[in-house]
Amino acid sequence: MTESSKTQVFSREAVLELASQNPEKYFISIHENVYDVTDFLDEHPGGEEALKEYQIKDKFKDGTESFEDVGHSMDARDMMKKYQVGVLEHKKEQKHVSEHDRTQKPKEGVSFSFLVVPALLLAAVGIAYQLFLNRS
Ligand code: HEM
Repeated sequence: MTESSKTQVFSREAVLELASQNPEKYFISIHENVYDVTDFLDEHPGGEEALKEYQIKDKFKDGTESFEDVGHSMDARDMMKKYQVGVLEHKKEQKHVSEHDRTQKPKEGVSFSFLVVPALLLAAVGIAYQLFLNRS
């Protein structure tokens, strides 16, 4: 596996196409990376069924959650690099997405002021009440 093939960028559709052109192969996706685990099926300590369940065939599947639920070791994470054939397009766009998220931030400011305004009003009423009590 060459370094450049590890960084090949796939859209989800492209992974599905790759899978349909190579029906004998087992492609899975974890952490937005694409792996060809065909040669690893027999060796996987978690059994081949665990990997087969996430085979990308007729529809796109994401094995990240299950992979993390198992709590794979650093050895396992190192090992998987060997089977990586590319990254998902979306991964490259993450920077863009987070920029987009940042532009959404003012919304948080609005919800924050929803808390501050009633708190200030409550404080003002309290002070007015104290003044009223002091006068009488
Ligand atoms: C390329 C991807 C993967 C690699 C290289 C890999 C590698 C490994 C390795 C080395 C172990 C032994 C324990 C450890 O060192 O953490 C393991 C265990 C396990 N794996 Fe994976 N794994 C991969 C994907 C998955 C996926 C997608 C699942 C889906 C559920 C899975 C399920 C399991 C389970 C259930 C065990 C536990 C076996 C046990 O403790 O009896 N693995 N895997």
